[in-house]
Formats: sequence, C-alpha cells, structure tokens
Amino acid sequence: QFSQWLELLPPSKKVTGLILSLGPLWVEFASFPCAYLGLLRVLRGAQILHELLRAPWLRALLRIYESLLQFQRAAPSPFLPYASGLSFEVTDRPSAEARELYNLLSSPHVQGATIKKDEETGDIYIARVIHGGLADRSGLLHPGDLLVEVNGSSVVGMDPEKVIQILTSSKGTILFKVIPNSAQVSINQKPVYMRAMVDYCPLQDSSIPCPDAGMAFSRGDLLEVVDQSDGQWWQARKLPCGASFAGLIPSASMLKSKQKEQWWGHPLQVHTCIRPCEVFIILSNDKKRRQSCTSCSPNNNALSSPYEEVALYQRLSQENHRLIILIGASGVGVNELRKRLIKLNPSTFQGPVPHTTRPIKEGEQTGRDYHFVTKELFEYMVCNHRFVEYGENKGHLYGTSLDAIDEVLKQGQICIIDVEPPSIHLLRSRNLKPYVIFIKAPSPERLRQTRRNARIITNYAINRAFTEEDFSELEETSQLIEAKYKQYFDSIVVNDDLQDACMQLCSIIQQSQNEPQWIPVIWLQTEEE
Ligand SMILES: Nc1ncnc2c1ncn2[C@@H]1O[C@H](COP(=O)(O)OP(=O)(O)OP(=O)(O)O)[C@@H](O)[C@H]1O
Repeated sequence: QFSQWLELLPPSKKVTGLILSLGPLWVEFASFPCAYLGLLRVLRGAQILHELLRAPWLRALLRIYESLLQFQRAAPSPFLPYASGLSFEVTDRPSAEARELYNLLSSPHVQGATIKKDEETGDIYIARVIHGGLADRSGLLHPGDLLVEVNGSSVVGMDPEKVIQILTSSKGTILFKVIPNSAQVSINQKPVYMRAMVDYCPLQDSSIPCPDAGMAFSRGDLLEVVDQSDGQWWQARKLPCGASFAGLIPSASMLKSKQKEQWWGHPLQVHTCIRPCEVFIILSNDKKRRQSCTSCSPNNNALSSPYEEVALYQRLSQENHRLIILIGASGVGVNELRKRLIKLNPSTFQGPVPHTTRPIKEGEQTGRDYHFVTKELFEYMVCNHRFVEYGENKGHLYGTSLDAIDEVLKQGQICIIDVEPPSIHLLRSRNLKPYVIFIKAPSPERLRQTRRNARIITNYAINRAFTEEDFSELEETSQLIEAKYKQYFDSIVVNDDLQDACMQLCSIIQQSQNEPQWIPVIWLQTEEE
C-alpha cells in the first residue's frame, strides 16, 4: 500500500529506488528528480514516515482510499450503477413524504413490481415487489407505496393498464412520484424450501393477479420460497437456482382451495383396481413378482398438502443409514439390480429377511432365509401394520416387515428394498428417512435389444422370454409410475446396460448416505415437535 501511495505522489516529489532494510527502518534514496539527483543519503525512516504521514495531501488521500474500500465492501444499493446517485438523494431526505425516483426504471426494464388500483379511492398502489428484480434491488419501491405521478402526469384514478402503457412506451428517464407506505414494515424473510407435490401453470390460472409474473412448476421441483408476506401469493425461485428474480406462486392455502374446487368439479373417479391396495405381491416358488397398481391414487388423500417443506440433511456417521427404496415397473429389473448390489458388497448392502407361514425346508435357517412364523402371529402383525407388503402363495403367507428393515439398519448396513409405489407412504418416516430411486425403462429399442435373453416370471409362467406385449406393458407402466410418483423420487436410474445401471446405482446410494440431501423438515423434528 505504501508503494501505491508513492505512485500517487506529484512528480516533483517522486522518489525512485526506494529500499526498506530490516532492523531500524532505513530508507535509501537512490535518486531525486531535481537538485538532489545523484546524492545518496541515509536517513532515519521513522522521521521520514512521520513527516510524510502528517502531510495534509497524504491524509486526504488516505481518507479517500479508505472510503473507496468501504464502498467496495458494502453491497452497493441501489444495485444498478446508474441508480447509485439515488441512494444519496433518498438518504439525504429520509423524512420526506414524497420521493422522486430518477433513472430507476427505463423501458424495457419496467419489471420487478406490480401495481393495483384501489377501486374506492382510485389510488394506484405498488402491489408487490418481485424479489431479486430491479425494483427490489434498488430498495426504493415497497408494497403499499402510493404511485402519484409518472413523468410529471398524475396517475391517480387511472386504470393500471394505462399506467403500464405509459411506462412501457416511455423512453430514457422515467420520473416517479411515490408516497411511501407509512405502515410499511420491513420484514427480512428467511427463505423456506418446499418440494412441489402438484403441478402448476400460471397461464392456466385465471385467479393469478399477474400471469406474467407467475412461475410454472411441476411435481418434485424444489422451490426456494423467498416471500410469504401475502397469504395468497408467494414469491419463489426454482432450485438449482436459474432465475435471478422470483416468480409468483399460489400459497399452500390458495393451492389447496384450488384443488378442492377441481375435486368438486370432476366426476367421482371410481377406483378400478380390483386387488386390495395393500397386497401387491404374489409369490411363486418363493420368488416375488411385483404387480404395479397404477390406478391407485399416489396419495390416499387426493387433497393432501401441495407443498412439502424440506431442509438439507447430512447423515451423521453414528446415525442409521437411510433406507434405499427401488421403485419400477414389474420386469424392468428392480429385483435383478437389488440382488447384484447385495452380491457386490454384502457387508454394506442387505435386504430385509421376509416373514412366511410356510414350513421350514431342509437346509433353511430361520432368521437367515425367512422368519418362519405361525399364521396367527403373521395375522397379528398384519393387524398391527407391521408389514410394508405381504401376499399369499399356495396357501402360505409371505411379507416384508418394518422390523426386518430395522434389523438391517441396526447392524449398520444399508438396507435396500423394492416395493410397489403406494408402499412409499408407509415407509416415509423420520426413522427410516428413505431415499427413493426410480428404475426407469430405457427407450423401446434399447429395451428390446438388452432383454433379448432375459427371462420373466408372470402369473402363469416362470422364466419365459419377454413378448412384444410384455415390452409394451412395461413401457406403459414405467411411464405411468413416473408420472404419478415423481414427487417422491430422489434419483432416477435408467436400466439400459445392466452393468452401467448397477455402477450408477452404487454411486447414487453412496451419495445418499454421505452427502447433504433435501428431506422433509418433519423428519428432522423430534417426536415432541
Ligand atoms: N438391464 C438389463 N439388461 C438385460 N436384462 C435385464 C436387465 N435388467 C433386468 N434384466 C432381466 O430382466 C428380467 C426381469 O428382471 P427382474 O426380475 O429384476 O424384474 P423386476 O423389475 O424385479 O420385476 P418383477 O418384480 O416382476 O420380477 C430378469 O431376467 C433380469 O435378469
């Protein structure tokens, strides 16, 4: 910094060849521009510094330098360089009733705020300031501010559309006269993170106050809600963050009332699934075949919350591993992938030991192959909701219990299960913190190519080749499951090449356990909360 100051000295005082030595501070002047040129004098550095620092011009220079540093450190507000002069104008007259904002908005930047008209008084108000937009970054407009004039003409009583027209057709500087909202409370809201559980399109919503400011989202999208001050319309950004400014989305209560309206407006949908929804497995020769029930609603309650609040969670090393759930259409290869993972690393990955009422066979061990239990005990467990899934084959009952999952987790292993999509709801709990991976069917061509030698189990045959009908059904079911349950998926793996899919799955599972992940906030709360 010292050498920088010297650079700024006037030429008559220019010093060259400056050397600072250690110990007592000495300064050697190799040359001076005028009479002293060529002379070498050794002076006490402290004396020179004392004189130098007392010089008024250097003091002034240091003050300027310090102010510039402070300015650089502080986040400039207003954000735009050409609007920076405004902050002085406003702070100079903080108590003034009216503020005149020069240069703030110039076409085509008339965005970042919405206006509305008070039908009784004819007053035009700033309705909302879009988070991250130009008006917000300037810090000069706030919801509730009264818009009095635009470019010297009164806008009181004017239609909002007309005001917007004036703004958009204005060129260069726009002059606003605004009376600030005296009741304004500056709430510095902390963002809240939400997972969208429904789809929303502002262009199809006639109730949105400003469709241009609306933001579309689909189920499963992660939303950063930056403003909840309005009970009906929130402001949010989609994550990973793309847009610099937020968009309008309906609040949870608003979306719920829309869902109710839709629900009443639609004819009653009769559940066409002929099987009871809790029983999704039939078993043949101890092999489980899943039967996808895509006619069931993803939520038993179709009017459940449209947003799910989420937070980043990093599993601690002493905590249980998160349960890994594999979901996919029957025949897509969920079972094959699960078996491969366990075979690849049995000390890390394990599946829960199923329960059965069938008699134990020679060579089998209870607790290793199955938990062999009586029919009474099995039924008691069913009544007490201890099974995630259960089914019957040749008069014997089989099921996957929550206790068997717990057993694997308590041993410090990663428990991997494959279940039918509706069973996700049973497993979404604070204790299990499940991580859901959707095993997706590859493209129709790749499906046919890769499964040429594959075998499937059907209701009527064991280990037969795939038929054209099987492929079509598999594709259709895969699409249906994705469309209905995507809000619950943490990851998607396309099961194209088996080896690749297995490796991909391995790395996703490791990430799910060791890296921060978004999970429902409710899973982080204690029982009492
Ligand atoms: N990527 C793949 N490439 C080739 N064959 C595969 C692939 N994935 C799975 N398969 C084969 O497809 C057949 C069906 O797989 P799998 O039994 O895992 O299906 P599933 O999804 O568990 O369905 P279900 O529950 O009805 O048995 C098996 O023969 C399996 O080896």
